[in-house]
Amino acid sequence: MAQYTRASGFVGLITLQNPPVNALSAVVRQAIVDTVKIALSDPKVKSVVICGQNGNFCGGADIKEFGGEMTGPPLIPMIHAIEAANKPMVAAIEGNALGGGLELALGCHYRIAHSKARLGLPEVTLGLLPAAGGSQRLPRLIGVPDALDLITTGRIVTAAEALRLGIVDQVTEHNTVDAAVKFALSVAGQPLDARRISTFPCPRPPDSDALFEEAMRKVRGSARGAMAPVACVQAVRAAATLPYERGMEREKELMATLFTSGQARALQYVFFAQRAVGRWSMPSGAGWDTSKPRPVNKAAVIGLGTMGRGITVALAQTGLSVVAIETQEKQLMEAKQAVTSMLERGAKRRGAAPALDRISYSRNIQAVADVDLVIEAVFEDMALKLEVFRQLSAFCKPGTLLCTNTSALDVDELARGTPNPELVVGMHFFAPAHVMKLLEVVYGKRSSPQAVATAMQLGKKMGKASVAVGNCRGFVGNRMLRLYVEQAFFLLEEGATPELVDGALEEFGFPMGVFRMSDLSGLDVGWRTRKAAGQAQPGEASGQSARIRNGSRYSPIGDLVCEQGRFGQKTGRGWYQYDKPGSRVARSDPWLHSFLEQYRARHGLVARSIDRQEVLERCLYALVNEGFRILEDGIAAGPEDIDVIYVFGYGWPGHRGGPMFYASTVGLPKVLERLEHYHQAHPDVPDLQPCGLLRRLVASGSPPVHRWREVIKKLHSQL
Ligand SMILES: CCCCCCCC/C=C\C/C=C/C(=O)SCCNC(=O)CCNC(=O)[C@H](O)C(C)(C)COP(=O)(O)OP(=O)(O)OC[C@H]1O[C@@H](n2cnc3c(N)ncnc32)[C@H](O)[C@@H]1OP(=O)(O)O
Repeated sequence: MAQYTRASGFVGLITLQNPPVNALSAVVRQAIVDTVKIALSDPKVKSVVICGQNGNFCGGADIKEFGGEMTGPPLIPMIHAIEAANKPMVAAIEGNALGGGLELALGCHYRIAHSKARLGLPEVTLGLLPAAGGSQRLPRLIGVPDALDLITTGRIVTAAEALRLGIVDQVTEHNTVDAAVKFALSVAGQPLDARRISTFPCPRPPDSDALFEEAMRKVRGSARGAMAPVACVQAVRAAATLPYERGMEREKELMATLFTSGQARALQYVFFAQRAVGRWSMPSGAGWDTSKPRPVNKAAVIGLGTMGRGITVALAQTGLSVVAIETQEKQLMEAKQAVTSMLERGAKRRGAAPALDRISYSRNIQAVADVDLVIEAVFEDMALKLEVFRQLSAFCKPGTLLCTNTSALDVDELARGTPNPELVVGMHFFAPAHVMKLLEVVYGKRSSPQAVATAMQLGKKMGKASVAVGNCRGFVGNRMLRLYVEQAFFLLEEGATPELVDGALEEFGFPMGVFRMSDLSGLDVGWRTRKAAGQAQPGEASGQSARIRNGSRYSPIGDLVCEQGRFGQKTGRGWYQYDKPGSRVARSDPWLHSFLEQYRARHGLVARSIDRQEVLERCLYALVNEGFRILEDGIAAGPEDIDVIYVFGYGWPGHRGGPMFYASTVGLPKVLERLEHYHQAHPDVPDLQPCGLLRRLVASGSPPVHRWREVIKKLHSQL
């Protein structure tokens, strides 16, 4: 709702009240319409201030309403009535003015913001556009180039930037409502014609056609099939080329297409999934609501390779004191230089001072003595990690949390090597750790809920999408990825090329297909893991046994490519060829194609024609099937956990909502039928056998994704 009061005798004060973010629900919209009418009809009121309760102006339209029937007064006429008012309307912006919240403020005649306020039109991140006039008013107010930037990216700006861009009229360090009331009194009775943004001509840059072409080229390149960024450019172009009313019609038309698209539903699901993963739980029932995190003021990072350096930067940027430890002098010096330049670059981007003085460097592990939390990021070798954990247990003060950044090793085995296994958790960062948004917090059998709560809270402070998951080989992300990569290898054996497989996956929306990605991250990483697991064997064995491990189909193709010294971009050769080592432009490689032909001939494999549909089904459904197994095993608590991991850590396109959401949109019966089909065709690939949970969900009528937890709970209670 919205509360109406009078301030300083002559100012009508409308306070939006819908905690926590004052979203514009039907009830709030009705209350705004009603209170504006009261204020405008009260002869004593000379001007009006609109503000939000609890230091938060407005987080925009109520996203929860988008899935259902829209009731209550629509936003557009509500904002038009505010703009048309014959008394000055002033928005007092504290906290967030986002989406419909900023559009409401743009309908006002003046905007006063607190210095800590954040403003933006992030609708594009929800698969929408600012369709309450935002796409038409913002370019008229601040010009086309800046409006295009904000609307197509959803970038949120500070009050200082908003002032510079001309979005707000004044910024205050003091009480914003008081400042707005004072301001409202000062402009009472002044003419308002020049304050109604919808009447402004849209400033049109001389080269506007080229500008829009370039903007379109840019969004199409990065949108990877997402419709909203493209529609945003079209809407701003309408603002620049059409009269306001016709621009509004275009905005409405574009919004109608987006609103009913599956993409908007998927992105809004991701928005809520990101929040749902914060309400984590462990199989014991302990969780976010029952576990209090320990304070962490000082942390240590052990091992300053690529991961350790990124983690050090991420921790320091969060405001923690960090001790960065590396035993080798040369590596320590190199790491110090690299960390310093990463911090300087980051600070320059944010316009802040680099957090260099928060970091101390040491070669001595005893420097961990006074830290609250350690993140170990040494080489992926169990014996080495066990030794590090033994030393940490000896030198850390009691209660220090011991975290490992392993991406593959057993967290329980590490915990068993310490006297306090309850203090051990995995914190699996993704490279580069100061950039990538995902963090898997891995709890072992003995990890205490408090340890998990502490790691989760630290992840949140670092701005990571942090997901609590159980301990198993590969945790959630890499466990699922193995099957996706494996199918891609099998497809090569059966007749596909890296270009075909990557093309299909990139058309689906991944930034890179499996082979281009593998070239970027280095083929040797997977090879090392397969060698350690005894799968990759040196030299090529002949006959069928070369392609069987433990009774299941295995493709040694990746191992053979590695044996040629082809490790991807860094060696200038991998699944593709590059101009030189380190170069990034992948070119088709005739060597690889003839290698595949010879390989097939040696193994008696006859290449068949494979289409993009099969590539997608084999790779994606194998991955999804493993996702169901992970839910069945209780390694992830719900589909949202898996989807957040894939969207934020593995390049799964957000407009497809994550693998589990995607499966629900394809239809679980279809996913089941296709898995059965492929399993029948490839009986030597047991991973393609549909998982019991998938069968059970289909048998129970394929409930929507938000109801899967009920089925999973029932399943677990029966075990
Ligand atoms: C056929 C055509 C039909 C056309 C119909 C057209 C109608 C629409 C017309 C105009 C377009 C306008 C569109 C919009 O405004 S879309 C919304 C744009 N706003 C946003 O994207 C902001 C989303 N929110 C945030 O980014 C953050 O929540 C925050 C920065 C505001 C606050 O962050 P933080 O303090 O970290 O809190 P949380 O994120 O954890 O959120 C707390 C709580 O609040 C819920 N919530 C937040 N924003 C909204 C919202 N806009 N609507 C509903 N609920 C919201 C959030 O989900 C959390 O709750 P929880 O999930 O239960 O934990």
